[in-house]
Amino acid sequence: MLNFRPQEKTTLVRLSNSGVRRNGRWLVRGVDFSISRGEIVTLIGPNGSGKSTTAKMAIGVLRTDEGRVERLAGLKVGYVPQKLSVDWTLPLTVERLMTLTGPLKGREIEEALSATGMLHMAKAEVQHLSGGEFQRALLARAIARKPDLLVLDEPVQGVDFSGEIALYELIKQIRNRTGCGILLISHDLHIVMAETDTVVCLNGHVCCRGTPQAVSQSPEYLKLFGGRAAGALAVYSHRHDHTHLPDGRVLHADGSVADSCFPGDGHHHSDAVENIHDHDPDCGCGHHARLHGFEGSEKRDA
Ligand SMILES: Nc1ncnc2c1ncn2[C@@H]1O[C@H](COP(=O)(O)OP(=O)(O)OP(=O)(O)O)[C@@H](O)[C@H]1O
Repeated sequence: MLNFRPQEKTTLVRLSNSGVRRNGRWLVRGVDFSISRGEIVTLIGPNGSGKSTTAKMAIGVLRTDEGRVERLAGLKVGYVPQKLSVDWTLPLTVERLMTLTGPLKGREIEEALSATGMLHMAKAEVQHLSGGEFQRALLARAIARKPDLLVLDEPVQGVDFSGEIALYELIKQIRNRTGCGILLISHDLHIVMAETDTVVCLNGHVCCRGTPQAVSQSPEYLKLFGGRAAGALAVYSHRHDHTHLPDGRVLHADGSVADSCFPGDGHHHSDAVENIHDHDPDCGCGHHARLHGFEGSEKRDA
């Protein structure tokens, strides 16, 4: 459900010919792009191409040595960094993680954990969380203060295929519900969110930029990632046919509630359609995602 007014195209951040230089070397240079309210911009590029540096420059964590970065006055940023320096030998609950860097009201914690499906794990120890749960906890922490801009540096690291799709779905839901802008970083070309408005491909500079479809076919992108990359870069479409309830049970689209779900249990769209899986049909994920290469007919399920 779209709760924000999509006509509000306020620019949150604009980078113009921006660059960062350290120890006599340009880490990134000549970066131009902007992020508006309700927009999802994805930075892609190989390791060391300057994605994190660009994101840090966008939110003011790093000072620019060239060009300009303009931010909306009073811009509130929620940032999930690529690495967290947490002492894992100390006990830390999900609830406590939420307030490590600043106070939050109980209601704000509850709302954020609920929005990311983590409310039932509020008292769980962070070091025992699965990769997907940990990323959701970090996401909850980032959205708790209701940011205008959410910056997610590799939010699907350590998450398996079905978890990755579920996380992208959650990120899309957060954008739809709050209308925040999202800057997403990924070096993984396997999946790019179908809802990404703009992909900026970096390699120390902006190599190419546009819709995911346009970027995947641009000569600069193909040169950087090789000919096979166009086939590897895919958008996902997702028939969201079940919801995980806070108590761990599953609510199917047909209204039934079960302790677990699996393909072929008679509650999923794909149970009636052959060959819908793009991955191991015994995976048990029940998400039934389908990948579409850009050269094929692209299809998006809302
Ligand atoms: N503070 C710094 N001082 C000097 N060099 C730096 C600094 N921060 C990053 N670099 C270098 O800048 C380059 C870009 O780093 P950055 O982390 O932005 O890349 P990335 O595209 O996010 O990489 P990855 O996909 O591996 O996370 C790298 O060569 C890195 O070693």
